[in-house]
Amino acid sequence: MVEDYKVKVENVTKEYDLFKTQSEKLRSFFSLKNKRRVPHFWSLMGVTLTIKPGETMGLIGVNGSGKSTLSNIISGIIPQTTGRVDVKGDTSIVAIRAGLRNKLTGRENIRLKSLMQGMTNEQIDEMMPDIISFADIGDFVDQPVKSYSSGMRSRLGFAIAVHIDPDILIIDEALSVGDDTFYQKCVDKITDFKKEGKTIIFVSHSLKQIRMLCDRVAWINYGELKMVGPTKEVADKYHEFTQWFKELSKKEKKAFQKERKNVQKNFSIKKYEQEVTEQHQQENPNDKSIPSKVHKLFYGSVISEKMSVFNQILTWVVLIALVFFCLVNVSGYSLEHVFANPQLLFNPTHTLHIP
Ligand SMILES: Nc1ncnc2c1ncn2[C@@H]1O[C@H](COP(=O)(O)OP(=O)(O)OP(=O)(O)O)[C@@H](O)[C@H]1O
Repeated sequence: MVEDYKVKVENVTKEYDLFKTQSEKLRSFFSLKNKRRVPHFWSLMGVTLTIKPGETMGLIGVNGSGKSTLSNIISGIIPQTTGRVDVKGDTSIVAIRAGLRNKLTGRENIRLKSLMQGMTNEQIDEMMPDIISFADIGDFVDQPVKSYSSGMRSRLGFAIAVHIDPDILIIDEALSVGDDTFYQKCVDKITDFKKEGKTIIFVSHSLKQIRMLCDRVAWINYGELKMVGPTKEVADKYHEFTQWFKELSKKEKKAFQKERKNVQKNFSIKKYEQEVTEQHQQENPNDKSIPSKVHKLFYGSVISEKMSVFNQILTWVVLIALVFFCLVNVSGYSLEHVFANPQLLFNPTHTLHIP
């Protein structure tokens, strides 16, 4: 039987290198040493989740638990480090920190996002007044988005997202920054979307909003999927956890957070791959190809953000060749002469005379 889903993420991880400076990042890019001196952090440590067509899935979790990372991976803003992500249809994300180009005006953002969604200029011209009216940001629509307040960004983002009619709408904390009138307008629109059978991913810290809008909820806890299930069940458990956390002393809270973050820093992708392989082998003991299948599941659909050693060597070779040919050119000798006597490179045939 074919599984019916809109979004499926399998064993998804996300690693960030914590570079202190840009030069540190550049040096690591060209470094041939495999030793990992830069501290790194696993924002997601193997999340597997399926979202069905027409479902509103809530994502909850404390600050920094990985909700935005996951929703950004699903919407294609950032790539996963390992794992498979299958999204059936167009996504549109409304988030305070993503989705809009800061240097463009509101009106230009509307056009850009609509064009990216495959709309024609005529369709956009027709729809423009409706989007501007929904966003209700007045003359700011012709100002660069970098001058907007978080509420205004959210208004514009939401107005664009709902008007371009995506298959999957992703709302990341965007309702928490608007005023009451706008909030109600958004809730009404989300309810319409639900009635139309659209798929929605709703990220929020507000359990009230989650309980009101979501069919199921996934609780992301410090990079791991702690629980997924019917809204009431997961929301109640999460509430219990937040109450327990609130009652800890300041020192206990810090120790708990530090311990969780250490787990994220010390996560081993090799060990995790091994665990997933063993799990699959237990389910299918006669299948000898499990290790290669799991390896393909982990790395088959990801584009590495890091240069392989081969590519690094190739880059160095190209750079050295480029410098060499520049020197040959400047020296005034032919390539043949330079090969026969490399010292000629440092004794050019002529010198430059500045008039
Ligand atoms: N570009 C980045 N570089 C390094 N670390 C990052 C980066 N983006 C996110 N992180 C880290 O990944 C972790 C998860 O962040 P994310 O924004 O996904 O959490 P969140 O659950 O959405 O948090 P919040 O509720 O505060 O929005 C955090 O510890 C964050 O510091």
